[in-house]
Amino acid sequence: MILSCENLGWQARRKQIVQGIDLTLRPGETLGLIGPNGSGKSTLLRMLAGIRAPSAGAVLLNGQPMAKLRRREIAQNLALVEQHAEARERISVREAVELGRTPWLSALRRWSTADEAAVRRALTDADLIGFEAEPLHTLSGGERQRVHIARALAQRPQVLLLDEPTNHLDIRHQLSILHLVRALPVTSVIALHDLNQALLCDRICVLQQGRMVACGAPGAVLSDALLREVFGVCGHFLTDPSDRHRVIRFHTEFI
Ligand SMILES: Nc1ncnc2c1ncn2[C@@H]1O[C@H](COP(=O)(O)OP(=O)(O)OP(=O)(O)O)[C@@H](O)[C@H]1O
Repeated sequence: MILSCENLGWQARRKQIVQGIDLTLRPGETLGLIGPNGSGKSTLLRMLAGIRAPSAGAVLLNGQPMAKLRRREIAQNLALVEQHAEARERISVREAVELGRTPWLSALRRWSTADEAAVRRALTDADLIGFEAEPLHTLSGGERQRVHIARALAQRPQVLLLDEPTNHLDIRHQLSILHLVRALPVTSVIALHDLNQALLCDRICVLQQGRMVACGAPGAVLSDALLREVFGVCGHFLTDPSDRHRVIRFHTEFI
C-alpha cells in the first residue's frame, strides 16, 4: 500500500495554509511530521486521510486518486487518529474500539473471531485491558487518547496517520505508543512536537508556513541551522553514553 501526494495544497479564505507538498511514503516507514504551531501539520494529515479535500494537487492511494475511492475502501487501508479527538458518544471503551472494525463488516460479513481478535489485540497494545467496560466519557484525557489509538489499531490499516498521538499521555505511555507504532508492520505518519521523539523516526518532514522545507533522515534534517530558522531555538546535540543515541537540549538564546 503506497500513499503519496503531488503538489498538494489547501487554502482557506484566500490564505494558503499548505502548498506544493510532494511526498511518497516508503512502505513500512515511520515518518515524523514536525513544524511550529500553525505550520499545517494537521491540515496535511487530514488531506492525506481523505477527509479534507485539497484545493490543489491530489492524494494517491496505490496510485489511485483518493477523491475517486469510496470511504469504506479508504478506511480498509488507512486510519487517522486526530488531535483532541472528542468522546461525545455514551459508549464503553470496548464498544469504541469495536467501531474500528466497521469498515470490514457488511450484511454478508458479520462479526467474526477475526474481529474479536483484532479488538483484543488493539486493547492489549494500547494498555486498555481492564478498561473495557468503562464509559468512554468518564476516562482521563490520556486514557481516551489511548482508546482512539486502539480504535485505529483495530481497523488493521496498512497506513496509520497520527496527529500528536502522545498529547496527554504520561511518559510511560508516550514511549510505549511510539515504540508500538514503530514496531507495527504498517506505514505511519506521526505529527510530533517533541523533536527528541522525532529523532527516533525513519524520516522526518519539516513544515514551515505550509511548505515542506526539509525531508530526510532525522540526523541530517535536524541541524543547528534548521532548529534556528524553523523553530527559533538553539539546540545542542548530545550523545547518551549508554547507547550512543543523540539527544537535543534546547535553548532559546542563540549561544
Ligand atoms: N478551517 C480553517 N479555516 C481557516 N484557517 C484554518 C482552518 N483550519 C486551519 N486553519 C489555519 O491553518 C493553519 C495551520 O493549521 P494546522 O492545524 O494545520 O497547523 P498545525 O501545524 O497542525 O498546528 P499545531 O502544531 O498548533 O497543532 C493555522 O494558522 C490555522 O489557523
